[in-house]
Amino acid sequence: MATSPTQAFATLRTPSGPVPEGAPAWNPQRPSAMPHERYRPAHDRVALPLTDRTWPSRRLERAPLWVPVDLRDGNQALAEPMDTERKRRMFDLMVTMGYKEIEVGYPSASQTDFDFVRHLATSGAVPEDVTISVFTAARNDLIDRTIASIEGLPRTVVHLYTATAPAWRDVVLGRSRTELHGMILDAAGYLMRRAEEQSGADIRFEFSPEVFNLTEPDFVLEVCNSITELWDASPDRPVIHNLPATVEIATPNVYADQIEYMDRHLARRDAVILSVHPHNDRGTGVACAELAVLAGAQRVEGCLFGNGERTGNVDLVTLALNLYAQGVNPMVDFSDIDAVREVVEHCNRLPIHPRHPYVGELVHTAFSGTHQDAISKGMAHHTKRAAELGVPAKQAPWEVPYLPIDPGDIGRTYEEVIRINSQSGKGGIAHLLHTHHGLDLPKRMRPDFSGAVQRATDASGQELSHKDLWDLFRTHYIAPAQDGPVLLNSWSTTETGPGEHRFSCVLTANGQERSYEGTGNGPLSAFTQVLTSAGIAVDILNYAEHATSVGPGSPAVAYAECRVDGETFWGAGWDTSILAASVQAVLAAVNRAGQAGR
Ligand SMILES: CC(=O)SCCNC(=O)CCNC(=O)[C@H](O)C(C)(C)COP(=O)(O)OP(=O)(O)OC[C@H]1O[C@@H](n2cnc3c(N)ncnc32)[C@H](O)[C@@H]1OP(=O)(O)O
Ligand SMILES: CC(C)C(=O)C(=O)O
Repeated sequence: MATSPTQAFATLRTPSGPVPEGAPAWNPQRPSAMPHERYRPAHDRVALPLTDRTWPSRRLERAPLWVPVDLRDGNQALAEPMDTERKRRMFDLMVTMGYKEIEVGYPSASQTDFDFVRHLATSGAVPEDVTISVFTAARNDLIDRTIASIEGLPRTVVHLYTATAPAWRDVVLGRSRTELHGMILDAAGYLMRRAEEQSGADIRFEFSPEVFNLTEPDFVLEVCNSITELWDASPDRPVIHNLPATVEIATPNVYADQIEYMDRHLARRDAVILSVHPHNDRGTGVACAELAVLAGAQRVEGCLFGNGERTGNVDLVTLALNLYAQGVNPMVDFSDIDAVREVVEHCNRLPIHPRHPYVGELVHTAFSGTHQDAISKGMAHHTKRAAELGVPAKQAPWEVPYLPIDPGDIGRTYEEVIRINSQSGKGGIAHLLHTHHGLDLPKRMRPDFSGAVQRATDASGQELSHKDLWDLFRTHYIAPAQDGPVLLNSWSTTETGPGEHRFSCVLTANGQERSYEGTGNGPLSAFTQVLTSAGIAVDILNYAEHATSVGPGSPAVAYAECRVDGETFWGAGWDTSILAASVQAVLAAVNRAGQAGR
């Protein structure tokens, strides 16, 4: 009996060990399970027009013209296309962010799309420095409807498209190269005439040879150049040729070669705005757009956070912030990226992945110990560097390990940068206690507390918030001073001479309450003498203290590492008096020893 791919996969996933008797053996050579030989390499499908490419040695030094197409290409990929309310919200967002050209719909496709363009024409929603673009297929009835939709709008781009690749010509449109070229020129001419009838309106034109990336370069060039001529493009009235990777089929270098070829060969080059429109089928839409800009593209169409057909259009947010992270002004405002995300999620009714570049809720967060340690040190270094330079931290050059940009620049908080679970280490834990609770744990104490955190997170499998960490710290190191075999019922210290202190107290040890006195060169050494008298041998190995915030009355914290009856324990104390905090810290260490021995 033949094995289905599902069965074969199930076999593959069999846990290590002998294959159960009777189970089919997994055979990686078996052609039917994953018939890769059905697919052809991109190099067999597209003619690569260039061997002396120059794009690899260029650099991205300024932002291209961004054109969001969420309201058209993004919208046509939604299960529930946007209504006017949602379209308007997204349009307003784009205007606020600084986009200057926005594709707003396919007005001949639906009444909703038509109505939205009419809404823009009559509501005064389009600022003077913003141009809207509308999309149409190359059919006269659809062009008529498109022209009707933009009546009264002072500036528009009408975007005409037709697929030009062989499979589309043969299978979808049923036209030869010559026939298709004729059909495109007819539509382009018709569009031009209809536009000329709209007196007073500034209508410019865009042409997209859909599936450019699978079309023969000479054919695209022939079609685009004839349109440039027909529309009589000039430097002050340029035509837009938009060259889509409608379905991404090759590595980004192939697309870049195709774009550089067009950049070099397009006629009236200074009268053409070379635009690209990558999709993301291979997951490399961003790389395609970036390399295409290196190769000569001046304009990029895409969607916010990469919505769009199938795996989406190229993500304009990632593109812009990638430039930003290289020190280039992206020309759009992402200073409150979560507000942008909220609107986009509302309008598209689609969630954004937690790992989405820049915006995902987890992308500025480190759970793992070594990353946290590096971030924590990097942030401290950054603050110090800013102080040395005499500039606010927000202006100091950014070089914090694992954080490509300062999350604060896009409105994200530092709170999310370090989060604690079982993968975390002492650096991150210390960072959170410091940031949120003012504790500066001594270096030698950090592994001890990290062990306690590890046990807690391993046991629960859960994340610990900074508040949980503080609670754990308190229970672990501070509370034992009040809850242990040794209790200090009352105490006082006196300085009896230079470098001489007396510690007097009533102490309960081994269930017996008694008064004690001890002396030493400091209050703590006098206290250890008391403890020795009570039968507890204590050495203070390490001690540290600090205020937890600035100003009078702010609590102090003390940390003490003590050897108690030969074993080492840490304790901590928390009090407005530094002396009280230090006594509690030693007592807590003693009681932790007592608890451990119970
Ligand atoms: C890559 C892209 O994003 S392209 C844009 C895709 N977007 C959309 O399709 C959303 C809006 N579309 C629509 O509302 C409809 O498809 C309409 C109104 C445009 C056309 O609707 P219909 O007339 O019902 O045609 P239908 O949707 O079946 O489209 C197929 C027809 O369009 C033709 N066609 C496809 N592309 C084009 C084009 N660029 N120019 C002219 N005709 C085209 C096909 O050849 C086919 O014609 P046929 O019926 O003679 O074989
Ligand atoms: C026609 C163009 C602009 C397009 O949407 C695509 O190719 O994806």
